[in-house]
Amino acid sequence: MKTIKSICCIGAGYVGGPTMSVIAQKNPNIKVTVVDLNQQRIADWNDQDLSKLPIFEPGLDQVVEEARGRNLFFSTQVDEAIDEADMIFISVNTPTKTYGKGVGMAADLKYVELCARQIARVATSDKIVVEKSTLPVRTAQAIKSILDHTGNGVKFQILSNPEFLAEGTAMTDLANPDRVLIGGEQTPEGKKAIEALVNIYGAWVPKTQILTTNLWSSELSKLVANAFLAQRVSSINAISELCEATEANVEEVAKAIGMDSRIGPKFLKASVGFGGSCFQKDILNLVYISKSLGLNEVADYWEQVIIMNNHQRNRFANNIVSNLYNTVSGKKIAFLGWAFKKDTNDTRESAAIYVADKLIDEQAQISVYDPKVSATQMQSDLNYLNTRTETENKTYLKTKTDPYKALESAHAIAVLTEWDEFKDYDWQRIYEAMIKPAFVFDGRNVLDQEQLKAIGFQVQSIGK
Ligand SMILES: NC(=O)c1ccc[n+]([C@@H]2O[C@H](COP(=O)([O-])OP(=O)(O)OC[C@H]3O[C@@H](n4cnc5c(N)ncnc54)[C@H](O)[C@@H]3O)[C@@H](O)[C@H]2O)c1
Ligand SMILES: O=c1ccn([C@@H]2O[C@H](COP(=O)(O)OP(=O)(O)O[C@H]3O[C@H](CO)[C@@H](O)[C@H](O)[C@H]3O)[C@@H](O)[C@H]2O)c(=O)[nH]1
Repeated sequence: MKTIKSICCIGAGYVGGPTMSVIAQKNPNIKVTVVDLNQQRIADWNDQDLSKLPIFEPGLDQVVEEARGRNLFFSTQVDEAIDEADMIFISVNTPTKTYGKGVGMAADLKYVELCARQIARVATSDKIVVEKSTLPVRTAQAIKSILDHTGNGVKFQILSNPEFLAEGTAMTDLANPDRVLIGGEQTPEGKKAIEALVNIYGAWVPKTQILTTNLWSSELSKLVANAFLAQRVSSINAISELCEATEANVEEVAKAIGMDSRIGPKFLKASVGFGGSCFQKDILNLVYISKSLGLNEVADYWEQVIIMNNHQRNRFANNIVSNLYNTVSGKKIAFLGWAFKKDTNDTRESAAIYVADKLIDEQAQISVYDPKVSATQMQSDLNYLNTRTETENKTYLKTKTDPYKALESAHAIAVLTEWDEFKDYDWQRIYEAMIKPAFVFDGRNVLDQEQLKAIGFQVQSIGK
């Protein structure tokens, strides 16, 4: 296998942008071109003002500044970048299907297939094609079938290299990954392709942390990792409800069980429910694959993780209504946070969207402050649910750029994202500006409950 001199990544999103920036930073001798059909996204990646990068990730701007224009390029010239590259990453979106067979469950692979067809059409020299997107197990077979039928003599090797970064910590996750997983064909050519990708990561990741497997184990491991992680959140959230009914404290329980080294302390934070573009989509995909294979018990087992998450979101919204004397009609409920977690501007599947939707059904007026999410994004998230007209959503959901304005004259505050800054607000000032009794529903257990109670707030947390 010749040395890799040029990489193309199709898809300049939350994964393609940061991963390629780090690959370029650590491999200054390799030219890395990230391409996308979305012209605005590419223009934003190329903006000289680094605060305009299309995604917010702490530390991303420095890496882009270091590598962009040196060996990192963002472009809409997809064909040229494909043809020039020795290695092509497919990092396009794979959302849950919204139509046809598998609707609401299976992954929609149309964008991935389009990439494979485009590579097949354009390539004039041998390529290694790397699946970076999260894909159902055995997708490599379909990609291979498309690529192998071009009839132009070009040879392709397909690798699976799922991404495990979490948003908000993407740059540190990429710089110090727990492991890098590379799956490939167990043939001499397949092994050479694996070796080529191992060398790229080897520029900064210790070889002992680069795990190589067959294609199918690698594809499946990505879905399984997310299923296990989400299962922990649903497990602790299930226990949070039990805690509320028994005067146990979910944080004490989480600490007590997490000190068992077999369980471990991470990912045991009870919350209003997990969000993000991956957990729900990937578990639904796992459930769909299991059902398709006739493994109904396996499917039901994993589906319960989603059922519990939906329950936790509904429970949070219902609890607000019941505490506000069973009606929120015409009342102002202020949201702190809209993003699915702190330190990201991503709102996909954020619990805030579903809680807002449920409260608007009850005719509440929602006023939101999030340090990184725009008003347009919030409206579009709500409109996407198709519960009511866009005009109605606009009258019920207002966004403020000053948190104190968002909270002024509110009957209740709901914390939906765990942004650090919320802890440091002037809570006395907030209390004075609210309608009494002033309620706080902390969906992230981030605020100092005792301090708030001493001020006069009625405070409800998760699992306490
Ligand atoms: N977001 C995460 O934290 C994360 C982490 C690990 C894995 N993943 C997986 O990575 C994949 C990408 O996720 P994302 O969050 O980066 O998605 P994203 O929507 O942010 O980015 C995907 C990009 O691909 C572009 N695109 C789609 N089809 C294209 C085509 N034919 N040619 C050129 N560009 C095209 C889109 O315009 C978009 O900008 C998904 O499979 C996801 O499950 C995501
Ligand atoms: O103890 C916890 C941990 C997380 N969450 C919530 O779970 C969601 C997901 O959080 P996290 O996993 O940190 O962020 P993601 O960016 O969605 O990352 C997940 O999904 C990515 C996409 O596949 C994977 O690459 C990552 O490894 C995996 O952690 C968020 O809403 C969190 O608030 C909790 O409620 N409690």
